[in-house]
Parts: sequence; C-alpha cells; structure tokens
Amino acid sequence: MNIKSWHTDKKPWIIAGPCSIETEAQFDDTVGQLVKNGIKTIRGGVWKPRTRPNSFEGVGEVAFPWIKAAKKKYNVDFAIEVASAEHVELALKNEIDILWIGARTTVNPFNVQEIAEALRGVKDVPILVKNPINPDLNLWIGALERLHDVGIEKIGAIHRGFSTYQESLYRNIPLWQIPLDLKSRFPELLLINDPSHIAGKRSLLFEIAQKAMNLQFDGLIIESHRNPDEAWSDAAQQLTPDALDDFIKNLEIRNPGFPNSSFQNQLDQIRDEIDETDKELLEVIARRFDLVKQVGNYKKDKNVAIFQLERWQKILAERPEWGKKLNLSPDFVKSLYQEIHDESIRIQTDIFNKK
Ligand SMILES: C=C(O[C@@H]1C=C(C(=O)O)C=C[C@H]1O)C(=O)O
Repeated sequence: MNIKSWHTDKKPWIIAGPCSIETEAQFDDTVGQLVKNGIKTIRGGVWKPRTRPNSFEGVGEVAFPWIKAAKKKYNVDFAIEVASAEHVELALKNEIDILWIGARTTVNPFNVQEIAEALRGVKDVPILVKNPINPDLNLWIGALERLHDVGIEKIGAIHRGFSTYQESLYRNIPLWQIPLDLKSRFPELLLINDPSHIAGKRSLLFEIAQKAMNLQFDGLIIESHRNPDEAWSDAAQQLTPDALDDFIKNLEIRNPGFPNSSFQNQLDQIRDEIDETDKELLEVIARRFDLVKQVGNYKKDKNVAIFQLERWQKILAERPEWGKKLNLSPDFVKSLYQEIHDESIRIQTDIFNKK
C-alpha cells in the first residue's frame, strides 16, 4: 500500500465538535463558538454505536439539514462517522466533507469492505480510520488497505486507544507503540490522536494530547459541547469551545526536524555513544545466555527440570532492587527479566530437544 500525504494545512489539524448532534440549537451554538475560536473542521455524531441498548443512539438523518445550514453559515468542513454503505450514501448525498470509520467498525472486515465499495470512485472525500477496539495493528492496516484498494487517496488513521477489561486510568488504554508502528510502516499516513476517547474524562485530556504532539501526530480530534455536563453522550470527556481554545493554546507543538547543525552534531555524538553502549549491552546479554546454555546442558545430563521456581523468584525479587540503586524503574527491570527468563526457557528447551 502506497499512501501519500495529502493534508497540507498547518499542523496540528484540529477536528472538534460535539460527541453527538442533539438539537439544531445545541449544534449551531457549539459550531458558532468553535468557529469563533478558529476551528475549521467540525465533528459531530449523527449515528452513535453504543455499548448497551437504550442509550441515546444519535438523532440520525434529521441532523443533515442542521449540518448543511451550519456549513453554509460558518463556512466549515464537516466530519461524521459512518458504519455502513447506507451511512456512506446518505453522507455523500448530504455533502459531508470528511468521513471516519469507528473502532467498532474497523474490527469487522465485512463492514469495512462494504463501506469501501460504497466509496469506490469517490476521490475528494477523505476517510479516517479509527484503530480497532482490540490492539491488532494488522486489522487496522487491513481496513486502510481495503479503502486504498478501491482507489481512495485521502486516507488517514485515528488513534483512539484500545478496550481493556482491566481497571485502567484511561477509558481506552493508549498503547502508543501501536500507532507509532503504523507510522513507521506508512510514514506519509496522516495520523490523528483522539484524546477524548482515550481519556474518558476531562482531567486526562491535556496530557494525552500533549503526548501526541511530542510524538509528532498530525492532528487531534476532540469532543466539544456548548454545555458538556448536559451532553446526551460522553458528558465527562467533552470541553466547552472556550476551554478547548485554552487547551489548544497551551499545547506545545514540537519541531519535526532539527533547528541547526550544531544541534544535529550534539545529537549525533550522543547517538554514537548510545550505539556503543548498545553493542556492550548485547555482548553482556549474549554472555548471560552462554551461561544459561551451560546450566541447560547440566540439567539435561541429570534430567533436571528446566524451570526452577525458587531461583526465578529470587531473581525477580533481587533484580528490581539492584536496578533501583541505578535509578532504573523497578517495573521496567521486572519486565526486562520476564523477557530474559522467557528466552532462557526457550534456549534450554532447544537444548533438551536436541538428540
Ligand atoms: C538458568 C536457569 O534456568 C531457568 C532460567 C533462569 C534465568 O534465566 O536466570 C532462572 C531459572 C530457571 O527457570 C537456572 O536454573 O538457573
């Protein structure tokens, strides 16, 4: 898949608007305030996929005349979520400028293919694909490919975090490595962060958005409502248009490149040192595994079990403490040794399996 960059406006691209379009007045008022603060692309939910039945599922098609009126009055682009071919047809008929596919749709290749077919031959309507709810990079790429394969050129990705059953600080855990892996596979792919759905609450929004800026995301899609506490969906995570304006003004936008050659030289020097350190690190790790092999051969001779609980518990208790004295985070040291131990078991299993 050869994805080209297409969005050339100033970064970050901010897409803001209410989670759901509720009434004509709520929508017009919210858009008016956002536009006054310089927002040029508005989002708004027409159909809302909800986890449980009997929640507010969007006003549906009655929103289109309100959107049309707001677009004309405020001269803005408008983005909505589509989840079926029928949604796409209605969106195109009603001159919606930008579409996105939600996380619950991205997981289903049948749905994505249906949406892609409905968009075949449409050249000028960008489509953004939210990550699937489960942390599966290939599923995300697959959805982008299905859209690319029908000839859509303006494609982007939205990182909205991943569902988890465990208690978490976030509504959806960010797993930043996944969007970064996507970006390394497709460097020109437009990548937008959705702090609202990762955070699930206002207090976390800023640090998530700032992190996205630190990681060179191209834009943010943020929920904003004229009166968040009264919102019919996602009340806890929306910002008023004025709060959003402050929020954006406080974001530090990072430079993608380096300011000058002396900065580059300094960085190169440190990176050379990192390269040398990594060589030493790998030599030390290889030495450890040579010792693990010796232990494996002894065990095989005497038919002793590979996994040794007591020894492993001692390592797991001691190493994070050793690390602490070197200012290493105990959690990091613990997960490092879990990886190392897995590899030790694999190496010794190989030894046992050899005839
Ligand atoms: C190397 C050994 O085998 C296994 C691997 C260990 C390790 O990598 O340190 C520790 C305990 C064992 O589960 C050993 O028994 O010492």
